[in-house]
Amino acid sequence: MSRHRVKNIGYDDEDYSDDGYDSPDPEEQEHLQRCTQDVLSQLRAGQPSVTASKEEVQEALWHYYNDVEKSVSYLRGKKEKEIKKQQTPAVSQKNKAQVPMYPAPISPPIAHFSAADFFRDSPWLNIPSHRKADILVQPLYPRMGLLGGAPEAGGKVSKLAALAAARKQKEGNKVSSPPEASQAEQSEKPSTEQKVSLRDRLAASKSAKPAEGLGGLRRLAKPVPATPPAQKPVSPEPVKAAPDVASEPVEQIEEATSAKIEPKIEPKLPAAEIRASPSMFASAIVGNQSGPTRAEPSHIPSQNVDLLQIYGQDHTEPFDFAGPSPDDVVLNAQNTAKGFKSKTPASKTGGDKKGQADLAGGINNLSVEEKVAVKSKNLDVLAEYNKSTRKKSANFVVIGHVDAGKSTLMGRLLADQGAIDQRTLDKYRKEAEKIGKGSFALAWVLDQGSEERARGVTIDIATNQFETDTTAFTIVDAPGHRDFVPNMIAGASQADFAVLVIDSSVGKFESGLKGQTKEHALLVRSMGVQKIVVAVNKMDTVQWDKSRFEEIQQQISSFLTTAGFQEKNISFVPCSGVLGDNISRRSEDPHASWYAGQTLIEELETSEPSTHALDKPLRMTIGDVFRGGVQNPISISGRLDAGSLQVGDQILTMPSGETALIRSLEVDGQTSDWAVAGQNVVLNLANIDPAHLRSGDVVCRSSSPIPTITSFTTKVLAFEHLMPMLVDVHRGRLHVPGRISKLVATLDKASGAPIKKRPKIVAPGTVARVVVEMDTAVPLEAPTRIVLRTGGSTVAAGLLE
Ligand SMILES: Nc1nc2c(ncn2[C@@H]2O[C@H](COP(=O)(O)OP(=O)(O)OP(=O)(O)O)[C@@H](O)[C@H]2O)c(=O)[nH]1
Repeated sequence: MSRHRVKNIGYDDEDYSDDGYDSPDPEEQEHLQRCTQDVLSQLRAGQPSVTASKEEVQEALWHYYNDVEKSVSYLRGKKEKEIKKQQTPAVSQKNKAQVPMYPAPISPPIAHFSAADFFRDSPWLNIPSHRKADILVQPLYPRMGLLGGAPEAGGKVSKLAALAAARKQKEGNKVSSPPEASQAEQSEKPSTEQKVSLRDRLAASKSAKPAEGLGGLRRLAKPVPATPPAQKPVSPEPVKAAPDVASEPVEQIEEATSAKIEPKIEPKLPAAEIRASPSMFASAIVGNQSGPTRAEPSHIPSQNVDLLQIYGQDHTEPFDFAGPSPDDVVLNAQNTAKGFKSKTPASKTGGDKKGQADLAGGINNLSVEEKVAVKSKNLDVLAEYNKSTRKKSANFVVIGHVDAGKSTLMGRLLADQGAIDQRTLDKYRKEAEKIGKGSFALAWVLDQGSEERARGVTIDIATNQFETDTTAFTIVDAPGHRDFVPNMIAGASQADFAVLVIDSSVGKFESGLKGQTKEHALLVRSMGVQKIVVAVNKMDTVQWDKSRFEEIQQQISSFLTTAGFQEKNISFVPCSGVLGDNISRRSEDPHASWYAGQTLIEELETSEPSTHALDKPLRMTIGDVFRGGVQNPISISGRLDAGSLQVGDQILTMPSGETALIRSLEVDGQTSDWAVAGQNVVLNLANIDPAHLRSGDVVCRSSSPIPTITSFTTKVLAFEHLMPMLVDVHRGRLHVPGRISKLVATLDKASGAPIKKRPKIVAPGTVARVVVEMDTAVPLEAPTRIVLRTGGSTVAAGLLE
């Protein structure tokens, strides 16, 4: 910003009067004379025809603060313009005023490029005129106010604009009859004609760029004197134009201002007239349609350009909604071609209600997707299973208190068994170290979710497979945190046996006993798990202290037997997940030499999977629903609880009651033609909308569907006091809100005989028969194991009767 220019914010008339300026001193006078000579000689030297009067030169010098170069270029430009104007006939003011603002009547600066000519030989442009589209372009109305706010007429003009308008008017009056202006001044000031011309140019540029930038607005917001007073002496701080317009001739700024604030002198045009000319692209694509109301813009030769024709409102034919839509016409034609009788006549229905009903019926009958047909091999699945050499498959759930080391232990197991390669393991280690959780690298093999990794806890159940020589194992890693017990229940419902991980380090074992260790063990037993392997983990933290191991063994064993596990089904392994000791190999630590039992993997291999009801009706609880690729758009995964299935089978999903076709399936990650109870499967489905599939739903067959019920009687073991109360009913992945509506009786634990009928309350540790009602119908049947929870804790678990 020039230090000479001071932005005036008062905008008083005195600011523009001459009175405030001091007379130039002799030194300044002399400097002015020198500059004047310089400018004159430079003007003559450049172009002899371009001459300017001394007054003009001094005027320019005043404006440009005696900058000779700027003054020369300004004057040269100005003179050249004047010469040009003299050569072209002047437009009378009257005619000029009638020139519409939109479209701008600017002669093209360069030869017009005819896009239509360019594309003329393109066949798609040779469209018969009756097929061409009518496109109505919304007119761009001029915005007259500051910030684009004030409308063309009658609108509110901002205070600043009104003030500028008043001042402009005043200045304009001065210009038209200057009492004391010299002839030179007169010639210097732009005529009204020039003003109109410039205003038109401004309007034209505005039409081309309707949304003016902030710069433009700022410029308009700053008042400037109407004309620079001629012969004005050079002043050190003239209160003049705003700094950002310093290099522009003042007259242009003035006219920009006047164009903005004097909207009334713009001719009023009908809406249809105020339209932008079509873009070249539009011209080329849409083609020309000579409209009756509008001539083609003069700068585009009509004979060789297809022009977008803009019609007025009155020429736009409204779409007749009473008649069939273009889509209807096409659909009808297609149906007729296929031999179907059209329900919607191609002729106008005239809003006929019957026609509409027919159309609705037609839409209902429309099938978006074609039905997929998959041929079944009609295999005898049980015979196939019996003769197959497939390894036995076993699921085990990993349970234990939070941070007992479950994920680390399983990560180690997977790494040792080659289910995860060293490279991936190294990657996890690096990533874990980066966020300062290096010790969790092995746990990350199972904890894949970003939140799980960030929090260092397991949230959802994770399944991983690995194989030994005899068995294909699926690990179900259940979360240890109490907030995620429902997920743990879901995990336990898929398990043949359980691995209970105990943190043997001092204090941790004790706190674990009070925490989820007992609850988890009780839950898995309630879910029907009979065999349990106890991994006494983190033995490295207690230097493989044998007495510590025996202490833990004794306490856990007595608890598990009271929870319903038989002693022969309980085994203990002292181990270290982090070091891999006694997991897949024996510990080489001399302190651990006292242990001569089996490693964890050996214990797992000797655990026989529970027997499954292969010959019972098909039942599979959906674990996950996921969208696959183009080949298999919808898939579900889960464990087959009972029965068998094969590719091409029709299945029924409950409670939706929708059927689906098995187009292909995978067993333990491998493509197969069939699957039996006890196997983990992925079914790729067809002919069903994924909206009908949810985790917790049950897959069965239409011939033997699972009933959907809203209430049931169950024999439960109470973990907390039971009374008529609200509960959540959990069965695997499924959990629904419900309530204990009736306490039928308390039962003898051994015989199951009723002890007390209609008790008011059931104490913890008591077996009781209760009636549960649910808010929604759920697919459940006896003998299903269910868990009742309330307020985030498990209150009972039992068997549906
Ligand atoms: N010293 C030692 N630390 C271990 C051992 N096993 C696991 N840890 C550490 O214990 C912490 C918790 O391990 P995780 O495997 O995440 O525990 P978790 O039981 O899976 O935890 P949740 O999934 O949240 O229930 C980590 O820092 C492990 O490095 C072990 O054998 N020895």
